[in-house]
Amino acid sequence: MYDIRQWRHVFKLDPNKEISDEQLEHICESGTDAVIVGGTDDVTLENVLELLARIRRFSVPCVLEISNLESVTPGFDFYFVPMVLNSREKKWIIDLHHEAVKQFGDIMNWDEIFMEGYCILHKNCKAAMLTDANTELQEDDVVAYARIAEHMYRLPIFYLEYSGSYGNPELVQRVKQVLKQTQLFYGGGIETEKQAKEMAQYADTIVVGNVIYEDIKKALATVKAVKQ
Ligand SMILES: CC(C)=CCC/C(C)=C/CC/C(C)=C/CC/C(C)=C/CC/C(C)=C/CC/C(C)=C/CC/C(C)=C/COP(=O)(O)OP(=O)(O)O
Ligand SMILES: O=P(O)(O)OC[C@@H](O)CO
Ligand SMILES: [Mg+2]
Repeated sequence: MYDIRQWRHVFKLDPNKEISDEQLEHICESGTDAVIVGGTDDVTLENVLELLARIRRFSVPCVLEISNLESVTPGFDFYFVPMVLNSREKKWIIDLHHEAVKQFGDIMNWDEIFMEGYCILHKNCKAAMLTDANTELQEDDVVAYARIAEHMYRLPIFYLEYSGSYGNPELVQRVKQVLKQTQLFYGGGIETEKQAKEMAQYADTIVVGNVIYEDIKKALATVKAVKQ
C-alpha cells in the first residue's frame, strides 16, 4: 500500500540492531503497512544498505527515516525527514536540512519525501538527548506544536515520540482533535495488543520499534490489534 495516509501500523527497524532472517520475514509478512528503517545512533550507509537489501525480498513498502546525511541512499520507496520541533538546537530543525538540500537538491524526488514534525516527550530517549529536546512540556505546548506543524509549516506528519516508554493516550487524543490534514504518528513503548489498540484509537498511525528486538511474538501481535 503506497498511500502513506492509509497506514495504520508500521514497524521501525533499527539498522544498528541484529535481526535474524526468520524474524525479518515475520515482520515483513505480518500485514503491517510499512517498514521504516531508522535509529538514532550508529546508523551507517553500510548497515542501512544491508537491511534494505534484506527487506527488499518482501513486498512491504520500505521507508528510510533519515537520521544523518552519510546514510542516505537510493532504493527506498519513501524518505521521511525528521525535524525536531522541540529541539533547543536549530541544527535539528533547519541546518542539517539546508546542508542536505544543498548536497542532494538536484536529484531529490519531492514526491517520495515526507517531512515529519517530531515532538519528543521522553526525556531519556536517545533522540531527545541527541537533539537537546525540551521535554518539559505542558499539554498546551504539545498541542501548539501540532498546530504549528499543520497550519504554519503544513507538514504531512506530526510525530509524537515517546521512544522507549509508553506515552499518555489522553494527550494523543487531544492532539488528534486539533489535526485535520496532518497525519498523526504515535511511537513509543508499545509492547502489547492492548497498548497498540489504545494508541490506534487516536493516532492515525502507530509505530512499533524496540519490542521487535525484545519479544518478536508480542511485536507481531500489535499488527493484529490494529488491523482487526
Ligand atoms: C541519493 C538519494 C536517494 C537522495 C534522496 C534525497 C533525500 C531524501 C535527501 C535528504 C534530504 C534531507 C532534507 C535530509 C535531512 C538530513 C538530516 C540529517 C536531518 C536531521 C534529522 C534529525 C532531526 C535527526 C535526529 C534524530 C532523530 C529524530 C531520529 C529519528 C529516529 C528516531 C527518533 C529513532 C528512535 O530512536 P532509537 O534509535 O530507536 O532509540 P533507542 O535505541 O533508544 O530505541
Ligand atoms: O521503539 P519504540 O519505543 O517502540 O518506539 C517506536 C518509535 O517511535 C521509535 O522512534
Ligand atoms: Mg529504537
